[in-house]
Amino acid sequence: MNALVEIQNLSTYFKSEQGVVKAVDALELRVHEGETVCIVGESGCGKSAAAMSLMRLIPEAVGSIVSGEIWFAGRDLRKVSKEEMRKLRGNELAMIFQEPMSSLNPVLTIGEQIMEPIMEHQGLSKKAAQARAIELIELVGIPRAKEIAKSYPYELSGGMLQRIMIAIAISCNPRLLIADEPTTALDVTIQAQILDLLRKIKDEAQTAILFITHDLGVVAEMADHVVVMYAGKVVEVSPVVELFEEPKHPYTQGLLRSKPVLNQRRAKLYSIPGQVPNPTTLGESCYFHDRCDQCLDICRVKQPPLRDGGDGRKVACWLYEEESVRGQ
Ligand SMILES: Nc1ncnc2c1ncn2[C@@H]1O[C@H](COP(=O)(O)OP(=O)(O)OP(=O)(O)O)[C@@H](O)[C@H]1O
Repeated sequence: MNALVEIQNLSTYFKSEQGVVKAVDALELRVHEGETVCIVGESGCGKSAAAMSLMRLIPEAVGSIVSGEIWFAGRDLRKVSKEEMRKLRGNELAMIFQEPMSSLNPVLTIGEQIMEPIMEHQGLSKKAAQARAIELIELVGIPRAKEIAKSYPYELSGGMLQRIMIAIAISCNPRLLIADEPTTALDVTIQAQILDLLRKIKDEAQTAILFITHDLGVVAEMADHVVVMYAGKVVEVSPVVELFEEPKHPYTQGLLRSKPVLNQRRAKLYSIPGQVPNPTTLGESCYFHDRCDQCLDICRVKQPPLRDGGDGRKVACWLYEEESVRGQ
């Protein structure tokens, strides 16, 4: 089965005063039609940079994609023109962000903001777009849709604004919806409602979702497949159940141990020792070696390849390489 999204060897670097930041380093990622893939990892590991690269939204002034291919529905997005990319972003690709307030225009009504992309990308008349906007507000579960369409962003709560962002994102029936920490700024009950809404959209419209989060609880609820990132690199790829049942990479194991478990009392919640490495001074070693409790000699000098286990799982860790390969 061909994937809707197929990213190969993608690297995105930022310029900073300290030097070059390898925000995304040889990323591999696949999303099939109608499936939810979660990218998970600590803050700064490159999740957003990966998503922004896929959308071709890395601002030229601060960084760029330096290598790799980004295939979406049979097209290499690195090769399409800016104009074509803009069209794709309104039609087939859509993105929702953590802070809905900063993505909405404070001086336009909610209705106008939903209508704008519909008129531009689908060529609907103003009247038809108005009717569709009201339909979309109802679809994302907001009552009194007509009234809401006339209100301004500051009049709505954070949860309602995120629903509006979702309405805008799905207005053109995208094939891929990228959600970058869409519930982080919301309280837990609203978070659960937004996750329900996204699941409903996925089930009813068969929209593929690339979901970015640092929250393993959200991963467990949303993902079909999980991509674990560490310091710009993919360290593990797995179907969700297998990942939780038997995490392979020591980093994934650490992330899972850091999560509170119901019915299990622990004196102190585990946290992975040490810190994410400085992204401007990454060497040849495994980037996780100095935080890893299973570190081998080779980990200090050579990076492990991301190896396909043939069972739907991939892991980049010397522990899973043959002794003859790791030379020990
Ligand atoms: N505009 C920028 N200029 C320089 N460095 C940047 C820029 N944006 C991101 N970075 C760096 O790129 C790396 C990856 O950042 P990114 O935002 O993709 O991580 P993330 O995993 O999404 O984190 P978070 O969960 O905090 O959003 C980090 O080291 C970050 O400091």
